Amino acid sequence: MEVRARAPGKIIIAGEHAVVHGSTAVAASVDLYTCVSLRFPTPSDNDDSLKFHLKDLDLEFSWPIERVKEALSELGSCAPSSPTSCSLGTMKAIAALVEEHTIPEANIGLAAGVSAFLWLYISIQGYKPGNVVITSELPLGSGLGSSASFCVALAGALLALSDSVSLDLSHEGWLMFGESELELVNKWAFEGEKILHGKPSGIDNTVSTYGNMIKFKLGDLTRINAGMPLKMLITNTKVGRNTKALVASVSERTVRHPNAMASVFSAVDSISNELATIIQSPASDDFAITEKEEKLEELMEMNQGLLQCMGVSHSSIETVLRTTLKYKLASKLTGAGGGGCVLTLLPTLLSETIVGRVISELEACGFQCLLAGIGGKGVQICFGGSS
Ligand SMILES: Nc1ncnc2c1ncn2[C@@H]1O[C@H](COP(=O)(O)OP(=O)(O)O)[C@@H](O)[C@H]1O
Ligand SMILES: C[C@@](O)(CCOP(=O)(O)O)CC(=O)O
Ligand SMILES: [Mg+2]
Repeated sequence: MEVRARAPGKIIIAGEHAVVHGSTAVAASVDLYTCVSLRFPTPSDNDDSLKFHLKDLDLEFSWPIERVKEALSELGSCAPSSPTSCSLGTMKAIAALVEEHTIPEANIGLAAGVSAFLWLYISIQGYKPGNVVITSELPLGSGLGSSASFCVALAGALLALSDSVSLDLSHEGWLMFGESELELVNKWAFEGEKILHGKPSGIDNTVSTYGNMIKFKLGDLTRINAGMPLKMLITNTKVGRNTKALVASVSERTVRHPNAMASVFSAVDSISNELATIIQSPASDDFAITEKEEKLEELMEMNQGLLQCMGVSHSSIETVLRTTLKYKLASKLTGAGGGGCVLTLLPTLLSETIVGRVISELEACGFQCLLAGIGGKGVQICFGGSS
């Protein structure tokens, strides 16, 4: 039996970083996916190993299952229906298993992803030989939530073939989980994100699990139904960065300047709430849409200014801001910042010619532009070979 799971990436429209400190944030799924295929060997395969293949990167990892059992012996009693956090001791044992393989220096950030894989696999499936293949349409470490979509897709595939979840195995094509299963997938993915982000807010795994557009605060989500079209240009500066380090740097600044940072986080909370209200309120004609777009642009600019206060902007991000401003377009970083991706609101009445010019100018700077669909479905699974 083979199962595949796919989970979308995300954009954060307002509130990144501040959301880690309890502020409201607004996020939407993007139609770029991480896909996980999981298969257990049959007795005739005579294969007693756990294999993990990162197909796009052409990297393969394999451990004899007895070796995993010996290294992670205390994980045997885990229950897939009760997500738990990875202890420091287990993290060290997992790191030792990962170090048994050579990861190219250029991809060293992947070690955390391999650790999250081992943690989720053994916690949910125990010491069972298995074959896991990963492909991803998302740029890794760019602010589009590849880490969360990786954890959600993994948790989805692993739970789909566990005793904790009962699904219609004969269903053809992509299938959605029920509410209680989604909650379980989301909780396990959050545990994986902890390994990748250190202190995640949970917004990325939540939007990847449930899809749509959401407002998120302190672990609670509210679905947002957009009352207006929303088109965003995503510009990848291609400047690499690491979410865990950036989240930690904001926390350090908060320790140094607690009162000032509390005001920054409170301002972001107001921005996210106002932005969500504007997006949700219905707009009947072009005039009403334009009026709302202008307010959204102003809020995005204000949010960007506050992200600068948190110390997570970057010269490459500033270049995108300056370039889009020439066309009177508002932009802000999305995700952890420090490079990565920038969002630009594309007003409904903006001509295709201008969009083309903006994209050409950004690409001439060496950036990569994409127009992804936003607000689509969350995690889905598929049994057998059909798509
Ligand atoms: N498809 C994948 N395969 C393996 N690891 C992945 C994959 N996608 C994400 N990761 C892990 O997540 C890390 C990037 O996460 P992060 O720094 O949070 O940025 P983002 O979530 O914005 O892409 C990678 O360095 C890797 O460890
Ligand atoms: C900075 C943060 O708000 C979002 C990080 O997103 P990404 O990993 O850069 O895609 C962290 C979090 O909410 O866990
Ligand atoms: Mg991430």
